[in-house]
Amino acid sequence: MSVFTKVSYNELRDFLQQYPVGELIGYQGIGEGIENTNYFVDTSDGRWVLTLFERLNYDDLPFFLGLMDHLASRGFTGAMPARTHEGKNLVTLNGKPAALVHRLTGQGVLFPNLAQSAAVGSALGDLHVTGLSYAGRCENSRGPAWREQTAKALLSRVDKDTRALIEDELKAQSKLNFAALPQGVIHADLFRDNVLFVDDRLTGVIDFYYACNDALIYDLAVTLNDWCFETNGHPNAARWTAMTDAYRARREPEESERAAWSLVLRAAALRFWLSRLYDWTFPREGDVVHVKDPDQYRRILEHHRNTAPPAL
Ligand SMILES: Nc1ncnc2c1ncn2[C@@H]1O[C@H](COP(=O)(O)OP(=O)(O)OP(=O)(O)O)[C@@H](O)[C@H]1O
Ligand SMILES: N[C@@H](CCO)C(=O)O
Repeated sequence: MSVFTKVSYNELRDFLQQYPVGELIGYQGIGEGIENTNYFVDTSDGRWVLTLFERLNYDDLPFFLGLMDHLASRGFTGAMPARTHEGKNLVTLNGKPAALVHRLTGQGVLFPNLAQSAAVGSALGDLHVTGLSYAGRCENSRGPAWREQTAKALLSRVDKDTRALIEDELKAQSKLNFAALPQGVIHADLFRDNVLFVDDRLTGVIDFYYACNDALIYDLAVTLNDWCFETNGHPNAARWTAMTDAYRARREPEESERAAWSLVLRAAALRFWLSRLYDWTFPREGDVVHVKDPDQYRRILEHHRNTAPPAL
């Protein structure tokens, strides 16, 4: 389903000539993922993932690929983009922007344990610290302007209670100034399907295509909301503690972040509730099976509105 652009054996063999990766042995379309076309590619010199970017703007891609390179070359467990003989990590294939990156081992986990939750907290802290020296700049494409615009599109399409909840939360969020919180490069989508593991060992962070400059603590909120809630909307206290403790061992939050914590968690829940509700309300053609449950994030938002979070 997620091979939107077909690449033939001969096209791929010719394409690979521009990289110092040896000869093509085999390749296979990857079924997961909904944004881009991805292939696993094996060559005589290694294992790779080829991504053809279907919706991202060509001009935004150097930020993401440069960030992956910056992190991986400093020991962060993420995929390193390959470079062509000419030194380029962004190329074109079949009319689409494309990149070849090193294939990481491991699989995503659906039901994380405490060791895995802690490993994700450490990796996020490492990403924030290592990202500070990255010179690239990119605005959050899912920031306040997107939030207002998306909510506006939804308000006339949802029921009265939902409208009241969205409006009230937008009002509360307008009081939170992200720019006043410590800034840096954030992943912004570090969900369970974007981290690979072999048993309890974290082997890779992938999918940096929402990465941007924004409030660091918002990234922890996005990550906790996915990893540390059950689908019924109840938090898992043990995973929450494991992840936050591991994060704090890498990067200690500041007083301003502690003070804003509850609203930041709500902002992170609202972002994914709105994006899912939007995809649900305005489905793209052929999207039906991929739309994720918006109510899961409504429940997380309602939880944060009703319950003070554990102190950071
Ligand atoms: N560097 C990598 N090493 C190993 N596997 C990878 C790598 N990059 C991607 N994958 C595999 O490809 C799948 C799809 O990748 P990804 O999550 O980036 O998809 P997408 O369509 O770009 O994004 P989205 O998850 O937002 O739909 C992943 O679930 C993973 O199995
Ligand atoms: N992680 C997002 C989808 C990809 O951005 C979600 O679960 O809604």
